[in-house]
This record gives sequence, structure tokens and C-alpha cells, in this order.
Amino acid sequence: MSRLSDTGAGALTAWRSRWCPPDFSGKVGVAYSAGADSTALLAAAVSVWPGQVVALHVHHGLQAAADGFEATAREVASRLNVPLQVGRTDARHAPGQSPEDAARQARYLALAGMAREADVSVVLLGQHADDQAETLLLALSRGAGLPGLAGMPERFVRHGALFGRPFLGIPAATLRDWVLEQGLAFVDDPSNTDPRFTRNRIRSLLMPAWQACFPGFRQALARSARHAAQAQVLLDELALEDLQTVGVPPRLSALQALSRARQSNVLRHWLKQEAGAAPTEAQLSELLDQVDACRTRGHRLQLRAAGGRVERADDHLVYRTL
Ligand SMILES: Nc1ncnc2c1ncn2[C@@H]1O[C@H](COP(=O)(O)OP(=O)(O)OP(=O)(O)O)[C@@H](O)[C@H]1O
Repeated sequence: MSRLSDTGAGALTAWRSRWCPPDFSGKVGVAYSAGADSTALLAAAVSVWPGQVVALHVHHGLQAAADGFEATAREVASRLNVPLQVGRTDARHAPGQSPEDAARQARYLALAGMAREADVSVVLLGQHADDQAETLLLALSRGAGLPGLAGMPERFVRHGALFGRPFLGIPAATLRDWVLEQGLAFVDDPSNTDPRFTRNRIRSLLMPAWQACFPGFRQALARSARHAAQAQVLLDELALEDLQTVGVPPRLSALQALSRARQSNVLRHWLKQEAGAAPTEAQLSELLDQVDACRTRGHRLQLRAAGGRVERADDHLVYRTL
């Protein structure tokens, strides 16, 4: 094995020891796009979990090049002796939604469905350290709060399936070099260089400039993401405790007894539970002002937030969908 393959297999072994029971013998799905990163992931997974890996490829009906991606996926899976499942999506984007986002949502749904059908315990994704750095730069550029600054988690559940990202600490170039060295075929998705997509502009313009100023910036951003993720866990724990104190729906007098920062944290959490969406910074600030002003019986409170409306009902808040 070359040094680079040690890196991929090492990252998978480390991920496995963090998240899998020691006697894990289930099937491992690899979300395999036929791009360089997930090709490296597939080959490394086969070496770590021989006989347990299933490649899951999503054919995006929208892209003309999708048939070519599937053909390469079939060729490489057969060379690595891995069973391949192909799922089809036809993700049309809703008004106001970006085509990238629609494709991503449809992909996760398809992968979760394929995981259930193939009876795999976990689906691994090929995102790497450059993807994590781009995610953080994107979050910073959009003024994200801690959940955004925490970047991509290395393990999460979506649509009832468990997903993992074991390569978040490995630079893209390392994976690509290794795939080339192995002589494995892969495809370069043309949409990855399309400058209309913000993420691609970050990749082609910002990342090289950042690299020139701070060569270790990927590791530094990854560290910041870990700090933010840890802090977010604490805030979520505090919100759950405070929610017990203020009640569901929250009582005004109990809310007013908390500091503004804690009110903000617990209300954001409550609204996310109720509405499935977080309020904007401006909505939350307005809500806090109104909660503070609600000191007499007759004082009304009404405000649009998180896609619905927050109102006062007797001595507590209620959320109503519009
Ligand atoms: N069509 C697909 N089918 C299955 N998995 C996919 C597909 N597209 C992306 N993925 C998974 O999601 C991860 C991140 O997707 P992203 O679009 O950033 O990667 P990519 O550039 O398409 O491909 P790669 O990461 O393989 O180079 C991929 O590494 C892969 O694990």
C-alpha cells in the first residue's frame, strides 16, 4: 500500500473506531458519484471493510453528462469487485431554491432510500478538508450563526439513514493524487467549475488567495468548525434545560426571568421545534423586544417569524402557521 492509501484507510479506520461498535459487521454504503473523492473513498472502504461495501450511485436525470457518470461508476465498481446500486432522481428546483440545493436534497433522499433497500448500516460521503473549508467560508460570507460555522458534521442522520464523512481531514489534492496513482477512472463534473455557483467561486477565487496568505488555513478552519460545533452542543443542552423551565409553549414571566441571550437561545430552539425553521436575526431581536414589553395583562404581541406567526395567548407565547 502506498502512503496515500494509508491516509484514506487510516481516516476510515479512525472514523470507524469513533462511531462503530468494535464487532461491527454490517454493510457499508459508499455514496459514489464517480468523481475523484468518492472514488478514493470507495477504494479505501473496500480495503478497510472487505466484502461489506456497496456502492450507491445517484443518476441525476437532469444532467446530460449523467449517463457518462453512471458508465464510469459501473466500470470502477466492477474493477473493485463491489456491488453497485443505481438510483434515479429528477430534481426540479422549487421557486427561490437553487438547482444545486434541489439536487443535493433529492440526492440525500435517494441515498437514504437506497440504503434501506440495500440494508446498509451507514452511508459514507466523500467530502474532504477543502469542502469543509469552503463550507465555512460560505457560512462566514452569509453571516451564519454557530450552526453554520460548525460546518459539516462527520456523522448525522437524515431521512432515517445514518451518514458519515470520514475524509473531512484530508485535502482534495491528496485524494486526487491517490486516485490517479491507482489508475482508477473518474469523472470531473463540469458543474464543479461553473462560476455561476457561489461555492465554485469560493473554490477558484477565495481558496487560492487564502492559501497564499495562510498556508495552514484548512486545518485552522476545521479547528474553528470543531469549536463551533462543540459550543453549539452546549447551547442546545442549555436550550433544553431552559425549555423545561419556561415550558412549552413558553411562559412570558419565565422567559423574562432569563437573560436576553438565554431567551434568544431558548426561543430559537422552540421555534425550530415548532416551525422546523429558525427565525432571522431581525425577527428574533423584535420578538425579544416584544417579550420584554409584555409586562401588563392587556399587552398584545404579534410578529411574523420562521415562516409563521408568534402571538401572545394569556401568559404564554404560541406559534401559528400562516
Ligand atoms: N450522483 C451521486 N451519487 C452518489 N453520491 C454522490 C453523488 N454526487 C455526490 N455524491 C456524494 O456526495 C459527496 C459530495 O458531493 P459533491 O457534489 O461535493 O462531490 P462531487 O464533486 O460530485 O463528487 P466527488 O466528491 O466524488 O468528487 C460525494 O463525495 C459523494 O460521496
